[in-house]
This record gives sequence, C-alpha cells and structure tokens, in this order.
Amino acid sequence: MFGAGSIGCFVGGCWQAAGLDVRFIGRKGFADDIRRNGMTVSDYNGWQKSFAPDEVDYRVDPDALADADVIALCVKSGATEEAAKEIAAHGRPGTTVISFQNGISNVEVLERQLADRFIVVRGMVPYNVAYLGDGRFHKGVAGDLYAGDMPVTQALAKAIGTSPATLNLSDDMLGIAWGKLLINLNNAVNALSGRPLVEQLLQRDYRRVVAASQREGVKLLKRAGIEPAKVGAVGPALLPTVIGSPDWLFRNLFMKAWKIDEKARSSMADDLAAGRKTEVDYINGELVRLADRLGVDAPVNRKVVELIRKAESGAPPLPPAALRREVLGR
Ligand SMILES: NC(=O)C1=CN([C@@H]2O[C@H](COP(=O)(O)OP(=O)(O)OC[C@H]3O[C@@H](n4cnc5c(N)ncnc54)[C@H](OP(=O)(O)O)[C@@H]3O)[C@@H](O)[C@H]2O)C=CC1
Ligand SMILES: CC(C)(CO)C(=O)C(=O)O
Repeated sequence: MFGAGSIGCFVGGCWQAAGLDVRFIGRKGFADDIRRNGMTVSDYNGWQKSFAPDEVDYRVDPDALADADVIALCVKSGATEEAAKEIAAHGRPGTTVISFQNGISNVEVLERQLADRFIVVRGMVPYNVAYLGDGRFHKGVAGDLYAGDMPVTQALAKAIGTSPATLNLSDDMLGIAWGKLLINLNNAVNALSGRPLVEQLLQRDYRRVVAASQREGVKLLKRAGIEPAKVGAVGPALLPTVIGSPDWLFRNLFMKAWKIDEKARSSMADDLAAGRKTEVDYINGELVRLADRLGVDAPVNRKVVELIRKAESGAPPLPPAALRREVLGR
C-alpha cells in the first residue's frame, strides 16, 4: 500500500486480515502511531480486526517498493507525479500498479510515467474511511472496491475473498471513474458545509448545489461522448434528480439505500480540516477543464472550485442557503 493513510491503511489492513502479505509505505506520523498503538480496521457493521505493532510492516522509505508484486497507490491526487517517480525508481519492472484514487487524471499521469515498464490499472474506492487516531481506520460508508479486470487483479480478488475490502473487477473502469466523479461532486459541498455527510446531505439547499454540479457534469460528459457508469444505487442520468429531490423522497430513496455512519465526512472535508490543499482540481476542476476543451462554460463547478480555494485560505463553512445563493445565484 503506497501512500498508506486512511484508504491505504484500511484496505491494506483488511487485505492482511484476509491473509495477504501486506507492506505499508507512507509517512512518519502514521508509522509512529502504528508503532505505538498497532493497527485496528473496522466497519459500520461492527466488523473489526486489530494487529499488534510488530504485526504491521509500515515503512517510510520508498526503496521498500522493490519487493512488491502489486502496488496499490493511495496518495492524494496532487502527490501522484512524485509517487510515480518513486515507483519508477524503486519498483520492480513488470509490477502492477493499481490507482485507488478519486478523479480521472491520476491514471493518465501514472501511464505517462510508468506504462513502458509497469502495468497501470485503474481502481475505485466507493466508501469513506476515517482515520480515528491511535492506529484506528474506520469504513463509514457501504460499498466494494473496484479495479480493472485482468489476470493479476483476478488473482488478487480471489486471494482477498469476502472482506470489508473485497475487490470487484470491471472492464469499464473509465466509465466507473466518471460515475464516481459525479458522486464525488458532493465532496466539495460537504467540505464547504463543515458538517458530517449525513447532516449535510439532509439539507436540501446543499443537495441543490450538488445536483446542479452533477447536472452540469452529466451534460458535459454527454457532449464529450463519455458514458459514466452507474456507481451506487442510482445511475448518472437520474442522480441529479434524486439528489435534488424533496427531503421526504430523498430520505426514503437514497439515504436508506446508502449506509453512512453519522460521523463520516468526505475526504475533501478531511483535507480542509487538516489544512491541506484539497483534490478539487481533480474532481470539479476536471469538469471545468473538460468544458474548456469543449469550448463551453461550467459555471457551477467553476464557482465551487473558487469557493474551495477560499476555504483552503481559511474562509469559514457556509450555511445551506448561503452556499445555494453563492453558487446558484438564487
Ligand atoms: N478518505 C476517504 O474516505 C476516501 C478517499 N478516496 C481517495 O483515495 C485517495 C487517498 O485518500 P486518503 O487515504 O484519504 O489520503 P490520506 O491523505 O489519508 O493518505 C495518503 C497518504 O500518502 C502520503 N504520501 C503522499 N505522497 C507520498 C509518497 N511519495 N510516499 C509516501 N507517502 C506519501 C500522504 O502524506 P502527506 O499528507 O504528507 O502528503 C498521506 O499520509 C485519494 O485520491 C482520495 O480522494 C476515495 C474514497 C474515499
Ligand atoms: C466515499 C466518498 C464518496 C465520501 O464522500 C468519497 O469518495 C470521498 O470521501 O472522497
């Protein structure tokens, strides 16, 4: 697990629990925490597995990539370029590199830097993982991992078996990535709200902003001839209508089908809370760039990117009606 933070530690911990030989490579903060507390992975169903400190192989040096048969890349999008250079320098040629990252362009960066010597595979994480401190990583949203379907991932999926980090395979990973991006348009609104996902999603004004970003996204993808796949309970065409629907309908149609822990937040909210630059350029920004290429505008997503920039510089959270007015002008 390269870039072992929330996702890398949770997924790696689950795979180790399933019997795989896992090594984690990441930062000193996590290494120190795990050396003190060991590692505990858990999920919303009450499943839990703990490892003692000496059972977790957590390294901070990228030369530890040399022994990997499969590298699961879990760095944030802004760190992909650097991580790819480290894989190129230390990984064994022929190794499979799976990107378990949000967004579209991480795989393009990896392919540009690695495709001549490594096998680059697109992956997708549909659920939220929270780092709770003291070596604890908690899956707070339902769903299964996805990766491109090929012999190496088939063997990996078989070895993992049934687990909170089960791996499903697909031949349409680009469609899945775009489908996931449409869902991830909620990340920025969640971050701007300053509230947990459940609390934010229950406010229709926040959902109206998400629905407007998704509607704009769906239109742009159609214009570009890109077909987003269905990720989760609702397909892309219906998603904006369901998200923007009245509260009673939304609660019954969507919230019941999607299990979300009360305290779960989006990964972009985690970034804002930690004072890190967010991945907005790789989510809403991806649509703004697509609109630029198509010679049209994407005013909703452009505005959301602008608001996240302000939030990264310290602007306070926005209440539901204030965000609606800022983005939709009404
Ligand atoms: N968290 C979540 O719930 C979800 C996240 N995702 C996606 O998964 C990906 C990973 O997110 P998440 O786990 O939250 O991110 P985290 O920030 O928790 O973990 C990534 C870790 O990788 C470290 N890192 C960055 N570059 C390197 C490097 N070259 N060598 C070693 N370590 C490195 C980071 O350190 P530093 O901070 O110092 O850079 C950080 O500790 C993102 O694309 C995110 O969008 C998808 C679904 C849900
Ligand atoms: C799981 C989900 C959709 C939660 O917002 C996510 O992808 C994220 O936090 O980045």
